[in-house]
Order: sequence, then structure tokens, then C-alpha cells
Amino acid sequence: MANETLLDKEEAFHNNTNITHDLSKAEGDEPEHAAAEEWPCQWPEGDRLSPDDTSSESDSGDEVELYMHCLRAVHSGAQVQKDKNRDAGSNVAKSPNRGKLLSTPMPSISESADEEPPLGWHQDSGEGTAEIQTKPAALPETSEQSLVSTNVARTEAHPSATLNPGDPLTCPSQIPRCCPVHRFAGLFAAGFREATGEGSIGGTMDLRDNVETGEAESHPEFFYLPIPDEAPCKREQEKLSGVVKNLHRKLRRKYKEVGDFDKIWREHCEDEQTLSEYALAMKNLADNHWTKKYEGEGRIEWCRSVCQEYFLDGGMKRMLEKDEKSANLAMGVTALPATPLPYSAIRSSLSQLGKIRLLDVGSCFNPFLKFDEFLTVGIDIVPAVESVYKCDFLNLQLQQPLQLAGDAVEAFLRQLHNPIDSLPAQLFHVVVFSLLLSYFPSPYQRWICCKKAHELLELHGLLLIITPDSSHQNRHALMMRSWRVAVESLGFKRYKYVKYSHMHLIAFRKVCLATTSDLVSRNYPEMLYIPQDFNSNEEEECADVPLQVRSEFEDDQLAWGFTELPDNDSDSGESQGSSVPGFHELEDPILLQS
Ligand SMILES: C[S@@+](CC[C@H](N)C(=O)[O-])C[C@H]1O[C@@H](n2cnc3c(N)ncnc32)[C@H](O)[C@@H]1O
Repeated sequence: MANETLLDKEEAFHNNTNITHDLSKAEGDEPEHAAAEEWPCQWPEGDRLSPDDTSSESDSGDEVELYMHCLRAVHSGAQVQKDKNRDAGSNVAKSPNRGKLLSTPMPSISESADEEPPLGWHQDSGEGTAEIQTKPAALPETSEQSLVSTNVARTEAHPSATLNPGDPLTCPSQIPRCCPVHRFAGLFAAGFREATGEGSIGGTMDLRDNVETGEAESHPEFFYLPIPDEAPCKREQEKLSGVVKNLHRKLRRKYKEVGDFDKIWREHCEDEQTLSEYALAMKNLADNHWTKKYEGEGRIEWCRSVCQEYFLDGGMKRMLEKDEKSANLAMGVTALPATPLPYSAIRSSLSQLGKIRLLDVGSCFNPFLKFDEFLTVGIDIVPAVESVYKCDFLNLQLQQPLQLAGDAVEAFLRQLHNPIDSLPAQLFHVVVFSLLLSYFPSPYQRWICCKKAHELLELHGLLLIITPDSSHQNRHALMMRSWRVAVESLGFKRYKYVKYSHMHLIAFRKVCLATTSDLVSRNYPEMLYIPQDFNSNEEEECADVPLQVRSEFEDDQLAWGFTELPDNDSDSGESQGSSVPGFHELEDPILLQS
């Protein structure tokens, strides 16, 4: 297929579309502040299952305040020794043997370094047991080698080149509860101790001993401080999220300044140091911060369940029957045709399916690899693990479809070579964009990705898009509508949509074999936009500064001020999407068409 550069295409796109930023106004009297990067640094926090969560910019100020208060108390009223022991106190307070304090000098962390981490380390036990990791080098057994850590070691490109040496890219080994054992602990633990003052604790005590002794009386200088022990971990998480967000911001800023996306992208892909840090941070977030506390809202699990339902539990069959019915109704035919449904034509190919062929774009750490039902091809510009292929999806070349039986296609996929520059069209049953599209600084690149996904999918295949957004589900209803219109215009139909507290998850099925890329001719520039597209550089700079945001109540008031548009054409009937449009939508011919 023709190999136009992105620049050529983008120019055509912009010439045709004459991008305006009016949509920033269309968000319904948004407060005058930058749309903060919708990056879920707070995802795993507590119970956030409510779709009505408006907490994108709340950052647990009370907790931080409490923590700072405690720190001030320590430094003003206590000796350094007390300071060193404050976590001991807080851990004791959580242990079954509350109230007991240590009586013996503590061995250093390094002294106990060859002990195994306690069983059940990964469990967040809430209260009761506060388990202490004593062996930072103890890593979870996974089949994956971390490419990033390998790269860092090989090139000695310590992330401190751009992160401060004390930056806690990983949990400090002493910080329990929310931090499971992790592979990069050794690399940064020292820096973290330096930054947080934890090092001295580690050097003088073994916190596990706290619960064994009962000599508080002999150490009258010890006292308890109610320091939330997740605070350091939270700080670390924010730090990691910061690495991710900063890269996105940098790309957006450059795009606004330079305009030439091809050039920016080339330079971006050559900046291996920054990209490795990003991949490391993403993997660390996923391994150590999101996985355990994120139950019920797992994006990967959602993708898996949608695929199972669609391919294995009759979802596709139902959709095709529904299509058939609608087509008949449209033609004025009331009875079902005697001819076999289209589904039966593809049933055989499904039963021979073997595995569901899944392309995970921007895979980073290959989260789908562990599921047996998938033959996963993970691709990324900077793989964080060895099993992910290096590939720039934006510049991936598409070839003619393979004319092979299912098992031969599987064989083909099993022997792909690194890096991947091209792939045959119609190769996959599923394409996943999990947190990918918001990486790009303009709707155009997002649209290119969706178009490529359409070409790479078999007919009736699924495109799964997950995009971060921590706000109330109605807040960006217009935005999601624009995404739907854009993606459907390529030859998809929405299959499922759900808003989790920190992201939108949408499944589209490919309903036309040909890719009908008429976005440009429709002269519709704002499709696939995200709120940050409209930030000025100055706004980007202060996007993390908490500013007054519209309350949920105000959101609702605003939403109800608008007339509802019906949103009843969802295939599955399971859409939880908003039917409350912003006023812009009421004026928008294309959105109205949809
Ligand atoms: C936010 S991470 C998402 C990682 C993972 N999918 C998840 O859900 O946690 C976005 C990933 O997309 C990758 N990426 C960005 N642009 C890409 C491109 N053009 N081709 C392939 N991967 C890309 C980045 O390197 C990064 O690993």
C-alpha cells in the first residue's frame, strides 16, 4: 500500500479541516483552567468504582496535610532517633501486637537482605498485619525479562540523568502495604531513602522486630505518630505518573511550537533515554501500583471479558443476527430469511479460530500475554519487556491480506521478526489501544491509528479503545460522542461502552470490509479530541496545580440545562454512555447525524 508520510496526510487533513479550538468552549462553561492531563496517578486509591467520581483533580489533600503535620511534629519536638523510629511506631500501631515497641537495636535492612519477603506480601491486608519487605532485590517470578531494566543496565543510562538521584521511581524497600516486591527496587531504593530520610531507618532497625518486643516503657522518647504509611508509596506513584504525564505534555508542547509532527515524532522516537524512563515508569505503575488495588476496574480484564463474550459466548452471533434483522426491516422484510445468517458463514472460521489473534498496540509490558485464549502480538515504540515487538504503529506499513487458513496465520504470527515494519491487512480478530491514543498530541494521529486498526482487523473483528478520563461520566460526553462518530465513520459500529472512574472503555466491531476513511471529506476536525488538545503551553505548565474545579452538583446542573439527545442506537444496549450533550453538540450536524 502506498507509503505516504504522516506529514502529507496530516497536511491534507488540516487543509481540509481548518482546525479550530472552539470545542474548549463547547465543554459547557468549563472553568478557566487547563485541562489537566487525565492520567490516573490516583487510580488504585480506595473505592473509586463510582462512575460519578469527579475526583480527577482532587489529590487527597487531607492526607497530605496530615502527613505534613506529622512530619512537622517530628522535626520540631523530637530527636533524630525519634524521627527514625516513627514508621516503627506507625507499623506497630497496625500490628496485632499494638502498643509494643522495640527493645533491641535493629539490624540494618542490608543485614537481613537475604531473608525472603513475607508470604502474602502482595496482599493489602488493610489493617492487622503490616508486612515488611526486607529484601529489595527479591523479585516476583515472571517469565518476562524487563527490557527496560536491561537497557538501563547495559547503557548505564541511569534514569537519574533526568530524574533526580533521590527520585523514588520505585517503592523503597521499607515501605510496606501498597508496594509489592518489584524488580527495580535495588536501582532506586538508596536514592529514595536519601530523599525521604528512610535510609536511616533502614540502617538501624528491623521493623519486624517491633511486634516481638514489649518495652515501650524503656524508651520513653518513642512515640506514635499516625502517619499514613501509604503516603510514600503514593508519592512514588505520583512521581511515576509525573514521568508519564510529562512526556505527553512535552509532545503536545512541541507539537504546538513546531507543528511538524513527523519531525517531532522522529526526534521523539530517537530519544531512547526518555522513552526508557517512560516505559520503566509505566511498567512500575502497572506492576506495583495498579494491579493489586484495581480490582473491578481492570482495563485488561475488561478487554478479555468483552472478547470472550463476543467471540466465544455468542456475542458476535447476536450482533450479526441483529444486523440482519435491521437490514431486513430497512428493506421492509419482516420474516427472517431462509438463507443462513452471515454468522454461520464465519462460524467455521471461528471454530477453527484456535486462538483469538490480538494486536496490542502500545503494549509496553504485554499484559495480554498471560491469557491462553489469545495469540497476542504486543507492539510498542519502546517495549518494556522482551516479548513485545518494537514497532511504530503510526508508520507501520500495511500489506495485502494473507490468503491462508487460520492455523497458517497463527504460524505466521508466531514467527514475526523484530522490529516490525509492516503487517498484512485483516490479520487480527482484536486490536487493542489501551491508553494509547491520548499519547498523541493531535486528533489526526489518533485517527490514523483507528484507520490502521480497521485495516488490520478481519471483518467482524473488535477494536477496543481505552482512554483515561477521571471526571464525571457526563463531563466529556461530547468528546466521547466525537470519538464514536469518528471511529464509526471508518466502518465500525460501537459494540460496548463503559465509563470506569478513571477511563472510558469502548468496543467497536468492524462492520465493513472496506475502510471508509471519509473523515477528511467530512471536514470534521475535532473528532477524537481530548481536552488537553486545547491547552495552551502555559496552561500545560500549570496543569498539575490544583485549581478550582466545577463541582459534581454544578456538573449536573449544567448537564440538565441541555436538552437530551437520544442515545439509543447502541448495539448491545449496555452502553452507559451519557445522553447529556453539551450545547455544541446541538449545533453540530455530524454529531446530530449520529
Ligand atoms: C500509556 S502507555 C499504555 C501501556 C499499556 N497499553 C497500558 O494500558 O498500560 C502508552 C504506550 O504506547 C506506546 N506508544 C506510543 N506511540 C506508539 C506508536 N506509534 N506505536 C507503538 N506504540 C506506541 C508508548 O511507548 C507506551 O508504552
